[in-house]
Amino acid sequence: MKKFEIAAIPGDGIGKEVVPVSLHVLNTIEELHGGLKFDFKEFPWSCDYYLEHGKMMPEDGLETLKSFDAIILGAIGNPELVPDHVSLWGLLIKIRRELEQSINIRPAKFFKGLQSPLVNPKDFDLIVVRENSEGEYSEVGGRIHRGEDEVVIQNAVFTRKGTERAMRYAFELAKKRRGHVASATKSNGIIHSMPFWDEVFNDVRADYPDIQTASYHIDALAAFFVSRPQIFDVIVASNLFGDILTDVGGAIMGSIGIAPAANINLNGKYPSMFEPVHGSAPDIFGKGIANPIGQIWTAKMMLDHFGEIELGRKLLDVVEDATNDGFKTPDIGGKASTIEVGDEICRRLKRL
Ligand SMILES: NC(=O)C1=CN([C@@H]2O[C@H](COP(=O)(O)OP(=O)(O)OC[C@H]3O[C@@H](n4cnc5c(N)ncnc54)[C@H](O)[C@@H]3O)[C@@H](O)[C@H]2O)C=CC1
Ligand SMILES: CC(=O)C(=O)O
Ligand SMILES: [K+]
Ligand SMILES: [Mn+2]
Repeated sequence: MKKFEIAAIPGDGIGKEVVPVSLHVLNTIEELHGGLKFDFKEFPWSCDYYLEHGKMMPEDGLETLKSFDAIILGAIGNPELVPDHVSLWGLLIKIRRELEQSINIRPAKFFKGLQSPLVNPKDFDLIVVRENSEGEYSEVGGRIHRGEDEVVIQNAVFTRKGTERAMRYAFELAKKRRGHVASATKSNGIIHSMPFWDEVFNDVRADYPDIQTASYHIDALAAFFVSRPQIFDVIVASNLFGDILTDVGGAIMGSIGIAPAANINLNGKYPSMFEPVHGSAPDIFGKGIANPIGQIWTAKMMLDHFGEIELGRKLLDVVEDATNDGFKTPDIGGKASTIEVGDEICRRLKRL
């Protein structure tokens, strides 16, 4: 029997609606499989928790998380209660950094049963490797003087270690896929960090003569995601560029609600964290119509991470088939609720 201890942090907004559905799916898989056991422990860390305790998680929250095999997270953010930079830096970004989840991998592909907004959606299948520990998301900087004379400095931090780590991961991943890596740069406008990024990319690719490469400025790359996503295999991007590109990745699949992400701890010291790409969607929270697919697909990425590749593939096939047969939430043109979609997926898993 393989046992996994999993911390579940639903967080805010629709995180509270889609995380329970993914746990239901995983419990169903556990029942059917017989050789897998998931022990879930739920943590209420969120903006509501902040209002009560003055912080997003307890002092020993990170220590608590370290003992788990993986973390499932929904979304963080309720700007009506807590400013976004406080809530995200107090929980989401804190976990990513302190648990050394140095890369964030985010696939996007042509998904059965979904209407892509692309007029001619070719059969695309790509994966963004987003640097997840530094870059533009840095607390280095500050503000002086208020009002008319205010000065604000926000520094981006790029280390050779962090940059190279993301790029090597992308090349290793490309070896197992279609053998192509595209780099997202902006060395025509960002004068220090992006020429450095290009240099490291050149150094790393020299070690992978069998992998084909390309480099695009992020503006053009974002446009190509829309006009010809089929040309991409693996894309390596800085923290901010990867963040933006992967919302576009969700959109071209048909909805941000289906896009998954995995925050990977590469050194094996701490757990990795699995969450959808989307946020807490306050505009639809409470209506029971959030699409649970992003949250379920990230559970599939967790199964992959645990070495259960075949099981993960079966789960995603079931999700695609259910979608193709019309079990859809409103964001993808259906009428089903979050729970109905989850129940249908569980029903189909039981029929396998
Ligand atoms: N990883 C995280 O925890 C993230 C947190 N956020 C936070 O979430 C809050 C809302 O941010 P937004 O910029 O509005 O991004 P968002 O991703 O929450 O929502 C953008 C749009 O997509 C829709 N949407 C998102 N997920 C959906 C789903 N599963 N099903 C159906 N529709 C869905 C929303 O209704 C909204 O119209 C903010 O507090 C933000 O900081 C945003 C992105 C990531
Ligand atoms: C914070 C955010 O938007 C993301 O990690 O995707
Ligand atoms: K999320
Ligand atoms: Mn994002």
